[in-house]
Amino acid sequence: MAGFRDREKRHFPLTSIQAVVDLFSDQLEKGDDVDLALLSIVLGWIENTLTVNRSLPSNADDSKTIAPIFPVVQADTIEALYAKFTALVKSSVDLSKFEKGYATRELVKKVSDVIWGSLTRSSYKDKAHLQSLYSFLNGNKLDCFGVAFAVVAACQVLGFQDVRLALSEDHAWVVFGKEGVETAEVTWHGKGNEDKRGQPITDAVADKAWLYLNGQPVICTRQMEVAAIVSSINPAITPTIDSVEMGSLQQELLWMLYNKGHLARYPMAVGNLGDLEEISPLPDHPPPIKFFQEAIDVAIKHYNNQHVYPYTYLGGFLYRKKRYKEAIHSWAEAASVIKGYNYTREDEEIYKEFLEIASDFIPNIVRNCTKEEHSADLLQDPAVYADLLRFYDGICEWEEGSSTPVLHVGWAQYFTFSLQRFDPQVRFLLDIHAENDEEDDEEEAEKEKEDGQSVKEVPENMSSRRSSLTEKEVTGQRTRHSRKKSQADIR
Ligand SMILES: CC1(C)CN=C(N2CCN(c3ncnc4sc(C(F)(F)C(F)(F)F)cc34)CC2)S1
Repeated sequence: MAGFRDREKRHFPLTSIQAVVDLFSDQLEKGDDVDLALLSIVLGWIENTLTVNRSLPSNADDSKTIAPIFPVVQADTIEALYAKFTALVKSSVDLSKFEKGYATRELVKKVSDVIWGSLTRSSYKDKAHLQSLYSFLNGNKLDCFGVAFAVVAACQVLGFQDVRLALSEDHAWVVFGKEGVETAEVTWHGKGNEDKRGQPITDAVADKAWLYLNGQPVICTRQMEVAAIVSSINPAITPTIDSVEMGSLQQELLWMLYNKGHLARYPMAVGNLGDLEEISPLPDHPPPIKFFQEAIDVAIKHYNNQHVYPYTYLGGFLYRKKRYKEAIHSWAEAASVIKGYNYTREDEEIYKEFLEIASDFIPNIVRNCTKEEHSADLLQDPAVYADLLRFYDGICEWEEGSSTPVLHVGWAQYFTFSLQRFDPQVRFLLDIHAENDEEDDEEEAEKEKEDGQSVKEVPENMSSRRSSLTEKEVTGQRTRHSRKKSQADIR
């Protein structure tokens, strides 16, 4: 059962990262009774102590790290905050008005109103360190994720174990009810959008919508809700300085959750762990790339490959490692996911992601790859050129059928700048491929006519066929290409 009892108290005072990991590990063994409010208050208190108003010595600068200190977390500090949260929730919701057992939409909306009504009116939405119940209790401030989490934690305090956190790549809501298939908005999203709190997320709203992952959101177990608050830890003291202790705590907690299998259906949390392992690799841990590849595998296996971030996590990592060909391949995969969506005004975050890739990362690669020995031939590589076309084509298809345009003239400048840097030899290869495909299709049609079978559909994603060509076929084309070249000169 929930509550600040001996099982919890005996971990205090928390004097080290390991002590916090032990508290979380013990709580996770309680299964669905893991106390969300307690853990969020503990993380929020530590984060606030280590990052907010941290009086930096005047000589502090980016190069010097401040001597590590771990703030001792006293039981009575946490207990007082915990009592404040449970008292607020229990006094604001008259349970006699609601059926025992499963939550109803009215109950969820009422709890959302209680959290919402406690927030300060002042506009603070995109500040840092506003994701935890500590921020809610100590400053009446929460970000949009924090509101959704607080609703779930409050429902747990009220005894509604069926209310669970649902997560997309840029929004959070709740599922509830006997089958866990009822949905409700409980927080706001973005800037200048009316909140839709209390409304269900219908198929009409979710279909082809990135904000709802086309009906493939992460539906959290209690343990995944713990992973969500650990992922939402923000170690930043300033935009350029991170608390080493807070980063280590996040990494140790994510690693413990990973080892217990609680990230098995949570691609972004696996990606977060990969980022942390890249920043500070822990002894005998797998290489960061393993986590990014695993996040992709999870998205393919459990979410019908509808998530974009696993590919941009991997693409960003490969870019930082100057593995440019592989980075461009990952970004082409990301675009192949987004092309299945219709762009709307609430998709700014993913728009900015693709714009940065097209306007910054890819131009930097094609500008500088000749300096990088291991990708000097990038501009002669047909597979890279094909991936680049797939990247741009995915973004174009994303726009098609959308209520809001994606592309503006700047995009065309980025596209043409990058494509023009490729060797003409590579670009003519495309013609050869096209000609080859036509000949293949004619031969196939001939053969199938003789066999009396229907003509095989051309594969939806042509580039998969291109990448399936063997080296021999490509070189074969190259000889055919030389014949083509004479025609090209005429053009
Ligand atoms: C490849 C990237 C640009 C690097 N970091 C990325 N993150 C960092 C962590 N992150 C997340 N990591 C774990 N869980 C969640 S749930 C969530 C959200 F749905 F947007 C919410 F809840 F509204 F905030 C976000 C998010 C958001 C995406 S994407």
